[in-house]
Amino acid sequence: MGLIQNGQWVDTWYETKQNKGNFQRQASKFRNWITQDGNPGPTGKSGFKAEKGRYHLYVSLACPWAHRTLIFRTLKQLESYIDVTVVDALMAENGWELNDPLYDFKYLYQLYLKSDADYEGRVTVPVLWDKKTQTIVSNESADIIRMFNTAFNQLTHNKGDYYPTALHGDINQVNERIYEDINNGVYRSGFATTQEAYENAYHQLFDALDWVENILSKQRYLIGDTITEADWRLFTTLIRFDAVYHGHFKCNKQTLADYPEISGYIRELYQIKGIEATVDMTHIKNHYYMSHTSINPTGVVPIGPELNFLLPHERNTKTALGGEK
Ligand SMILES: N[C@@H](CCC(=O)N[C@@H](CS)C(=O)NCC(=O)O)C(=O)O
Repeated sequence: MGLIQNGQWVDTWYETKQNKGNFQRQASKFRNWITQDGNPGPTGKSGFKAEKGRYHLYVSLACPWAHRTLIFRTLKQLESYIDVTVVDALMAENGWELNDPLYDFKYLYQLYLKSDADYEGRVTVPVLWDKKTQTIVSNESADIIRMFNTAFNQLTHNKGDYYPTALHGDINQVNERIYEDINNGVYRSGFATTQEAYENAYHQLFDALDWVENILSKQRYLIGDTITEADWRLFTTLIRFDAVYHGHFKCNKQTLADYPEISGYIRELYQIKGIEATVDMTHIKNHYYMSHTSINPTGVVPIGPELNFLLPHERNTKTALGGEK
């Protein structure tokens, strides 16, 4: 694991000393948008028009951020429009490794340098690549799922909307706490290098999970009775929680199996058409337990827990008004 400095790959773990043991996630640097007509999106340059076969998505099946983009590719029926390369489970001294179908690269950092020879920083998945201009469109999952939500609608005729205009305010508000305390919260717990940083992240995380459990006891989804991007952004952390974050990242106050509402909710989302195929638990566990050698030096991967997301979810009895149907 490392980063690019002065055009070179440097193998180094996350720097936490300057921040009192707190893990800080680097902001994504490629922030262009694919749009229906190629006009610029909310950030970045113009020229990325939605076209069949033009874009390529690089993901890790382990990564919760990349997982969001795979889910949206499925929900929005983009499989035949955007092809995917899955990087290897193990992220070692050269960072993400892959069999690259476009340039025959062995390492993902080579793709970053091809896009921008002056790029400095961490090399993360997901990456949305434009084959036409041979550049990275975006390496920010939050943006990529919003592009997928609408940019290709005219081509696919899939009108599913996970970020409806009327709900922007509510969705953004919920996203903010979930990102900080849960999505990134598990990493802040697991990558903390001081007791204090760990404990802060741990308490923030479980307070937020209690808050989610309470919301889900009153309504079916995070924003009432409509599934939105907020649910999918949360789902990719929840599905990894008991298998990885509980043990490996020391998020062990309780398991999610101890939260009845959250448990049913995970199962419901998992059982939505196409989603199960985006979850590879072996790949997920192998990646985390084998790649983070500073927190699991032996690389031994635990066998359990036994999880069955196909059990009945019983969420269809929940209504937005908090009553039972
Ligand atoms: N903001 C990015 C974060 C992506 C991210 O941090 N991905 C992790 C994998 S879960 C990664 O590639 N990490 C490699 C590294 O930090 O060196 C997004 O949401 O797209």
